[in-house]
Amino acid sequence: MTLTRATDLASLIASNTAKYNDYLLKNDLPPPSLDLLPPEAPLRLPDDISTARELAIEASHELHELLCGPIGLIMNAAPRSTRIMSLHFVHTYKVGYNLGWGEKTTFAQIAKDCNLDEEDTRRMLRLAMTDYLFTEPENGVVMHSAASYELARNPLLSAWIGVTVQENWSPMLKISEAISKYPGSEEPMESAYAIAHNLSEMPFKVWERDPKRIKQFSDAMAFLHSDSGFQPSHILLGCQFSGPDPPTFVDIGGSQGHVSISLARLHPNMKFIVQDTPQTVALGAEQLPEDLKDGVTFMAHDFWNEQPVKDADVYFFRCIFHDWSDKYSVRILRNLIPALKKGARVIISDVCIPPKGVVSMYKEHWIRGLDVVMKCFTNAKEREAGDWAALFTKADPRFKFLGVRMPPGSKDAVIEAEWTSAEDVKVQPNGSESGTNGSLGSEAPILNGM
Ligand SMILES: C[S@@+](CC[C@H](N)C(=O)[O-])C[C@H]1O[C@@H](n2cnc3c(N)ncnc32)[C@H](O)[C@@H]1O
Repeated sequence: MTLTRATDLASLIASNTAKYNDYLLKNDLPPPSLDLLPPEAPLRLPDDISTARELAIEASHELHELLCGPIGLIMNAAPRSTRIMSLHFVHTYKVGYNLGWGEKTTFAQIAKDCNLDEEDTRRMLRLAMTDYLFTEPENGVVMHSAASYELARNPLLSAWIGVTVQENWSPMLKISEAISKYPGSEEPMESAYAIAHNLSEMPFKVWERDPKRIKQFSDAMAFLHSDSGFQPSHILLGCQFSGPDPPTFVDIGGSQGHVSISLARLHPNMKFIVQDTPQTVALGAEQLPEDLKDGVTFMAHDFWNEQPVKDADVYFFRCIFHDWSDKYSVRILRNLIPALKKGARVIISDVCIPPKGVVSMYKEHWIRGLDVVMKCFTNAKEREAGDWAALFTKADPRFKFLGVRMPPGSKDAVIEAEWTSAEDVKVQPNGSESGTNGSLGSEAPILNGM
């Protein structure tokens, strides 16, 4: 056999799938299956097994495209996009949300329950079945597949899909119109989302008047925390606090407090303050576990106004700056300044776009997709390491950029800066500023302080 890229990929898939499969067998875990009842909690795999699984996924993605060929991969675009249409249908009519695992129903019954035409229902569901959502064990009978059952039983996953199909999907069809009408815009009100949803004010303002939309969005953000790639345990790595009082951590735009709650369990000596819109913090406060009532508090705060919590040790932002263009992100950072004591950390947990060619096409596709989804949403963006450094400098040279680190297995990067006094910032002859580097822990730095 002559070795080619296709045969290399096939061997990579075989060896890495075998490694993953052997681990499952040795540990009495079920084999990969789209038919078996899925486990309640996602599987936490050791790093090497997780890497083997990822390599097999990446290689099978590339091999698939390679075998389809240049015309095939273009022709596949339309059929591939129908999965989102099926999810939209299932989510809109909550199809199967009351159907248990192993229970049977019929197209006719689903149509009746959803007040739909039976033929329409059959056609939509038979399409969904080709995407492994539901099965038809005998003619006209419908049962859950593992994927449709997950969607039905997990309200946070359902919220994530709700945001995808109800908020983010229609703007994708408007992005070409938006970039032609408003080239290079940094304005949220000129975005594809604003066009698609006919906005007359900022999206978060619109949602504030709609409790269902707010709940769906904050539940979707909570869903992220169940993904092992977004675990917050690495966020405070390398931080040392020396003051006599318990260190204070302000979680700005912290939604219902999922990150602060996880961190409060890991760092019981710290005080966490979660800030968000009044409706969102009310939801968070309602659900706060009793044993965390001393360590975690909620506060309504609009980050377009000056930060009211003075002299905290950490000001934290997770998935906030990717919602805003540089023009607005600089405003958010500047609103911190009156509150900052010397040495205060600004910690950001967000995507950092890697340099071209460093990660597989499969991973890059995911990151570039997020970047353009944020463009669609508010003319915002995901940033590269240099963009993060430049953002702090633009906000104020007294923010000493400490760098970006990528914790192993994490999808989010940790981006850090420290507030310094003016004298600490040495202006270089070329006009750039520099400061001394702080300790960032042991993880791989993408870009250190400049
Ligand atoms: C993408 S979510 C991130 C939520 C949270 N940090 C997380 O990672 O789960 C953006 C958050 O910003 C909040 N937000 C939007 N505008 C805000 C404002 N002006 N002031 C405070 N929070 C705001 C939203 O309510 C939402 O919870």
